[in-house]
Amino acid sequence: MVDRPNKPSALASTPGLPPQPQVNISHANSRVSAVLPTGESIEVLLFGATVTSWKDRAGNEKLWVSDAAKLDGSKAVRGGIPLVFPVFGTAPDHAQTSKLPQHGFARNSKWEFLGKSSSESTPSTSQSDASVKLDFGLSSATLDEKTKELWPYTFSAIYTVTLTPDGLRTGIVINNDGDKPFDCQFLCHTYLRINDITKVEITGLENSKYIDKVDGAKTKSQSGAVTITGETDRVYTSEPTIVVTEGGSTVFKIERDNLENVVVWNPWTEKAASMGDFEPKDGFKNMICVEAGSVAGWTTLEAGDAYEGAQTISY
Ligand SMILES: O=P(O)(O)OC[C@H]1O[C@@H](O)[C@H](O)[C@@H](O)[C@@H]1O
Repeated sequence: MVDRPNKPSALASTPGLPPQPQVNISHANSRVSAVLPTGESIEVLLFGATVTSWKDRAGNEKLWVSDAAKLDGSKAVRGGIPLVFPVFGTAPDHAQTSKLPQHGFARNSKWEFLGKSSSESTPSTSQSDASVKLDFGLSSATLDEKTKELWPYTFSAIYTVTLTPDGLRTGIVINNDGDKPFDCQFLCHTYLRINDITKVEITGLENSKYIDKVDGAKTKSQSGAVTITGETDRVYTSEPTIVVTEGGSTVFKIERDNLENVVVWNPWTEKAASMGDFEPKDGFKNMICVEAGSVAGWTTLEAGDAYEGAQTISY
């Protein structure tokens, strides 16, 4: 699809009635942005279909993006919501995905903007009902040749980003369009912006088992809320709702559909220092990755099968 600026339609009118504020959507420079009449906004880069900004109605950014993040397609974005597919991390022992780079190719591929649907405010509803849904597509047909060689399966995926005045929903449908089965993992690698990591608690993971990636991938049991006091990299299997609090107040609520795992990641000092695209170096104090996904095992999609999963983040 060729990028072209959409003419924004901020006001729509019905004869005899005052104009109603409408959702304002623009598609230019390889990104799509949308602003609701109530003021909430999002920005999605076609590279990786990465959500790079989500602001509340007061203009406060809800996602963390590194000051050194590459936004030119040369590297996966360090921040926002990169997508992990078809492998989480690397899987040297998994023949189908062993050749793929860390976290697969979805976050490094150019997605196509498939279009928008918005539920506009009308004279009979209020402007606070207006929302927008943006669809992005990726398929084996549009992958670069190198990636096709590394992962020779036939698939199509539609990623839907929905902004409402209450929150942000990101959901995927992955279809096996080929004639042989494939295994996959999927995850929304969400970088949440917070003010002070030392005041953050994550609840909803109490009594969950987790794999501790910074302690030899040992399986452990969580007791109480999760707090972050050093490098943290854990894969939980838990109930569908997670709450992030800061200083005792809820700052995010994450609900998951068909995404049984939650990865909690914070690089802390040394790991942040080792990442060239992580700036400022003490930025780990202002972010926490709470990543909804299906990554502890493999989802096998038989020919003709589809997988569907989504998260909804509110605050
Ligand atoms: O540096 P990357 O490839 O974006 O990955 C960042 C982190 O992503 C997390 O999801 C992984 O659990 C971590 O192990 C990893 O370090």
